[in-house]
Amino acid sequence: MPLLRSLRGPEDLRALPSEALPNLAAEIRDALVTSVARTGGHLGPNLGCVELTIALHRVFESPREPIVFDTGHQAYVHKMLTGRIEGFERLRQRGGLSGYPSRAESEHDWVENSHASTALSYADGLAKAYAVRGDSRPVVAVVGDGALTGGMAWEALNNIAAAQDRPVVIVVNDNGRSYSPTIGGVADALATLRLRPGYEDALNAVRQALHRAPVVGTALYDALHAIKKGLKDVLSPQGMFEDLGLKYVGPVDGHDIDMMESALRRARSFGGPVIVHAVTTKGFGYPPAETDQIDAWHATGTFDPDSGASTVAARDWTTAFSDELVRIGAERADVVAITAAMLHPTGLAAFAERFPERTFDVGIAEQHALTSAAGLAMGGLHPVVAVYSTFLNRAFDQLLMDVALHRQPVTVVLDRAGVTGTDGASHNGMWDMSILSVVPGLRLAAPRDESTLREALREALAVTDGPTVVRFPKGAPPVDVPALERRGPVDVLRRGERPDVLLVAVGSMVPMCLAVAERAADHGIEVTVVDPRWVLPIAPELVDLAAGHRLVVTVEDGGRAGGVGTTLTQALQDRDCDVPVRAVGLPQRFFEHGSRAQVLADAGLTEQDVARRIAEWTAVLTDRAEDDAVEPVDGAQR
Ligand SMILES: Cc1ncc(C[n+]2csc(CCOP(=O)(O)OP(=O)(O)O)c2C)c(N)n1
Ligand SMILES: CC(=O)[C@@H](O)[C@H](O)COP(=O)(O)O
Ligand SMILES: [Mg+2]
Repeated sequence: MPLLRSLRGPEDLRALPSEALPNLAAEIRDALVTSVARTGGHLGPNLGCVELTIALHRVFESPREPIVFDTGHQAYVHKMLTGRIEGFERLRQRGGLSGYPSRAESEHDWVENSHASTALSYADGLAKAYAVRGDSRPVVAVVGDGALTGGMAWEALNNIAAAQDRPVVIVVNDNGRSYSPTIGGVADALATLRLRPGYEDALNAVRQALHRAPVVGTALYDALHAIKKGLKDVLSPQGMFEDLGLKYVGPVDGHDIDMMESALRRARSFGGPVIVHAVTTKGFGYPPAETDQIDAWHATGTFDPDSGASTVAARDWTTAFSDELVRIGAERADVVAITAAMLHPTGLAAFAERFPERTFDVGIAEQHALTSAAGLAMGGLHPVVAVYSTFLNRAFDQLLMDVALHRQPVTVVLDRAGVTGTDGASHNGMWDMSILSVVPGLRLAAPRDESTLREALREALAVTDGPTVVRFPKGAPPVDVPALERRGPVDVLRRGERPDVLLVAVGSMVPMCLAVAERAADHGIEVTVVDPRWVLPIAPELVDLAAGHRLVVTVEDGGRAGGVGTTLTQALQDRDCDVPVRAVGLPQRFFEHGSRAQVLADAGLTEQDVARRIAEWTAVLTDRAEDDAVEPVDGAQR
């Protein structure tokens, strides 16, 4: 990749002659395939953005003129062109490049949050800031057609369109897909614009005729100008963007660098809010991705670059959920499924194939997913909304006020609950148990294995008077962990010989906690391990068990603040029980990207750490008890 490696930054790119650009694009494409094959990552989206990103950095002067990427998963090319090609060896790995823009990595990077549909709001804010400071520099936002189905994007467009003097260049990267094909009116409107013969092509043809023609008399010039105006009226329809008051440039072939540069320069010249509608293909230039019908290799694990064969294990928590939901769907006609543009990643594809009329893809619109689910429930059905845990944050108010306030039977299935790791801070599913602990009437289950997942899902779907939530992590479930006995919803997994410690293991933490108990026993500390299964609300049986021990330790793959440790402590207080509780969970901070194991280690959620802390706590309590047992020499009251 001699050409790519020669570029120290965008200024070197801008110095390249345009005839060198196709070779550069080819080098970038090769670099994407070879490096992502080794590390995994968002290959499809980035293959679709090669030419678009080259054109962007030739027309706009980053970092002085901000380029904000929506969701940020498609910013690998941007990183390669801003001096970080060497970092791709360790993409998404601890100490290596983030898979998303990173302010710590580069001044060219602005937004780190991987949650979709935010770029236009950032751009609106940046443009307002520059206007207040009397600065006329343009702001660029790159937003996918999928991200445009998110409500925030339209809130921002409404504001951006309000100021015709603020230069915001919105590049719509329209590849017709989120993961699966993008749905709804927005997608249809884009398709209408996309399917029109290329106004830009025709316009360019006229322009080139004007340029090539010898010095022309006014008659010929006027005639050609009339053709150009006519083309605009015919080929550049008054679309949804222009209805909003935004100028529209496009559709443009997003894989033609010259066309993209020309369109971007035109957009820049307007000096106000403008859409550049780039038409691209996800996975472009790498046939295994480009031809993939499921998701064009949106997010891939490691693979063989020559054959495209994946090297990642298949069976995981998501598959276990998917299989059980199909079985339930066959038994209950009232069960329907909702996805927010993630049919396959959240395990709803099999249900959709079996029950297409009972499956709804709402686009990247989690807020709408929850409130429309409340509507479905009011209509007599029982919806299952499957989302990644971190994306539920966006729909908290809808869950609280539209579902729970109305006591509607909606089941939310949270995949990627707990630490995910490689997708960085904004992808860890670490807030759900904390934020949901304040929702009145909500029940939340954290199964420990496939059989308790199946059980929890059926128990959730049997609830008719409020929201239920079932959470599980990314990756493969452990071998089923049998219970010695069940007390109410609580499974006793191991009994200590003495009531020294009650270890409350939440969901995926069960295997680690059982190992901790064995380690503690080797040091003379007796530990009873229980799995509450349903962590909200706290079961009275769990309070009974806690009250019967000298120390209670909770371990959860979720935020410590407001987590199970907190809610159990409050339940004990309500019972006037002062058994000491020590909560082990994720501290209140954002975690640098790395493997799940690395981030769990960062948080002290390892067998060694938990065992050590239990030993420390029991030692302190033992000392205190001994102190209390000793009669004061001077008879003084303590
Ligand atoms: C709020 C939110 N929901 C879901 C996701 C998961 N997600 C990541 S990228 C993506 C699809 C984005 O589609 P688009 O904006 O068209 O970009 P493309 O990948 O096609 O370039 C989704 C749904 C997310 N990042 N944020
Ligand atoms: C960018 C985004 O939000 C998703 O594409 C995410 O990166 C996929 O994560 P998984 O690999 O866990 O499905
Ligand atoms: Mg898209």
